[in-house]
Amino acid sequence: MITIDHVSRRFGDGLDAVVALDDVSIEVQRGEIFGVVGQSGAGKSTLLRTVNALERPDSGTVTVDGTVITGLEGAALRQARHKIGMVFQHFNLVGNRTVAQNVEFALEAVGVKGDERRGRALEMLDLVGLAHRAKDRPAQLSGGQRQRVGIARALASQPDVLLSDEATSALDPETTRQILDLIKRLSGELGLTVLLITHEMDVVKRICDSAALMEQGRVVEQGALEQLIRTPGSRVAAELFPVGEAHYTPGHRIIDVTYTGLSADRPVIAQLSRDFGLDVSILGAALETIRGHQAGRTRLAVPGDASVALKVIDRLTSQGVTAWEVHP
Ligand SMILES: Nc1ncnc2c1ncn2[C@@H]1O[C@H](COP(=O)(O)OP(=O)(O)OP(=O)(O)O)[C@@H](O)[C@H]1O
Repeated sequence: MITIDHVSRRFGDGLDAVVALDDVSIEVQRGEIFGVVGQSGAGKSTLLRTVNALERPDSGTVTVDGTVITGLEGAALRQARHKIGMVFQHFNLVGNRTVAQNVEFALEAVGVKGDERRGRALEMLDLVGLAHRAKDRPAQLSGGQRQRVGIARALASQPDVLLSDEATSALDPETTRQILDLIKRLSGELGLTVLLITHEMDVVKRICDSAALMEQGRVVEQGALEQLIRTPGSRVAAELFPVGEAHYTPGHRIIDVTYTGLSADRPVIAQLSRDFGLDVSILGAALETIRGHQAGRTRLAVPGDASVALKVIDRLTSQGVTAWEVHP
């Protein structure tokens, strides 16, 4: 649905040059919510701006729903952009227009006129639970309500794709959860493909099906969340489950155990100690709700050598959890 294929973008020349995107390839499936995470300056905004062609790559292509966006210009580009909605961190609403007029703005751009435009704007506001505030000005709304208007505006032209640029970064945790749940609900109801950028792992944890981690313009990890949290050494998973640093423990092997779904409820570690007569210590543990399901990670120190570690990992694996040795 969104294919970012070997995209590179450099700003400036010579010694001052910054490589904002360095051979980035990402595939976002239709109907999926895909999160791109990374620290400030990693290239997330540049990536998002490349998807709606506000930024042109130096090389590579972006294809949205079969259309090569990076190859379009003029009217064809404007038309393609209407199929891509965008929500912003600071909402970008027009202060001297009413809430309804802000949504109508997006419909004006696609040539919807008069009563139909007003009707559609109200429908969109109804979708985000704000039809009763249609005549208010943005300044009369809370941050969360303003973002709802931003979402209604982004969806007014019936796009297939929603891009979200840190949509919840300016909101408090409870409002963040409500906005994320709204995006998830709308994505399901409207069959929207969502590409979001964020620096908050909570966003990924709550709504993303897949994620990519960016660092200095490169994608250093990507995949379905279920797959990433079971991948030894995954940095996305390490951020999702903060069990701390692994330190060398003399005479012990360190093993990370990751549980998802049903296996999260089983007392596998207690059973391991009983079965093997091992004095297993727990060095760290994190239990999280990931996309509505319980998942957890426990870091164990197991007395013994590599062969004991292998035996323990085998046993844990046969019980349906994922386990691997961590080498500090
Ligand atoms: N128009 C520009 N001109 C020059 N450099 C730019 C431009 N846009 C971005 N950059 C640089 O490209 C790099 C990536 O920036 P980008 O804004 O994409 O990162 P980001 O991950 O979105 O960061 P943040 O979370 O702080 O917005 C940074 O070093 C930035 O300074």
